[in-house]
Amino acid sequence: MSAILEIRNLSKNFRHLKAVDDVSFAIPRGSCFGLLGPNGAGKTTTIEMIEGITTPSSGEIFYQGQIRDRRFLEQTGIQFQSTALMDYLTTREVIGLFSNFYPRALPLEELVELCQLEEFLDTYATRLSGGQRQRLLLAVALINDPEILFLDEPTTGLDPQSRRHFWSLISNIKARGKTVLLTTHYMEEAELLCDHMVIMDKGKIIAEGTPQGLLRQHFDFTYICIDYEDFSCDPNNLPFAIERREDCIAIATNSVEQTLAKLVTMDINLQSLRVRNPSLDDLFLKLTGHSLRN
Ligand SMILES: Nc1ncnc2c1ncn2[C@@H]1O[C@H](COP(=O)(O)OP(=O)(O)OP(=O)(O)O)[C@@H](O)[C@H]1O
Repeated sequence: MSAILEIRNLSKNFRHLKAVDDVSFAIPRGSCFGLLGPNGAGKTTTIEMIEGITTPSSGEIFYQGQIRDRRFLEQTGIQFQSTALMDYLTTREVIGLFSNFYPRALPLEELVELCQLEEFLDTYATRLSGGQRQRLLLAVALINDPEILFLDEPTTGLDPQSRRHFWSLISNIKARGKTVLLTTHYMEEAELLCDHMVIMDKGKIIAEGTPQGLLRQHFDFTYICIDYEDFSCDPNNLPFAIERREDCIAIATNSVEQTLAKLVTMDINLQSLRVRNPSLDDLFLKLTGHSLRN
């Protein structure tokens, strides 16, 4: 698949801080590409340099094989944070206002359907819930029917239901063949939506690939997890390699059956036992020694 956007050796220094440090990646056309990382990893700085909001200290950005030009600005959509909304306008009026800025704008009905805005079209922006505001901001980003859509942590702060709703809208936008660049620190979001991703930490890319490919590349075992309070013995004395997690002891095993059989013979309450595959959170912990969300 050809790259719609290519980033080469992008860096950004804020005085002595290297917020983004020699980052390169290519985004395949029509894909959802994820920039994943904890707070302060450099995701926003990277996306803002690509959008043209922040000037890079060094590096190059190519859109459709050429240095970013006017065409790039015309064919991109950016979901701004909620402060960009005018509180004294209704949803319908906000879309009308922003539509005036473009020579060609998607019809209101299409945006309403795509972002599911029907029920609050005549509601003032101040009265919208967090999830509704995000859907309106998404509609604003889609007004010029962009080829590539930039979403910077679009579901941060939303409740789980609104977050899932927003994911379904992104899936619909992907289904229209659009390219999406998404930053997030939610691994479920990245696993569900992203075809390709880079994981960033401290300004650098530490892993790159498809979510499933990355997991296959780094893990060949399953986790058996048991809550701390269920151990009457010292977990260090278990005949397995263990990982101490925030809420449980995780045992990495290549044979769930054999490990379970062994655990049954030991003085351990198995009431809380869970068996699960490694996740992107586990990958992040493995690569950096710290958790994605701390
Ligand atoms: N304008 C600025 N001046 C100085 N330092 C900045 C500026 N913008 C960002 N930084 C610093 O650069 C680093 C990367 O920040 P950035 O916002 O890109 O990270 P992020 O991965 O998007 O994190 P978050 O999820 O918290 O938004 C952080 O240490 C941040 O404090």
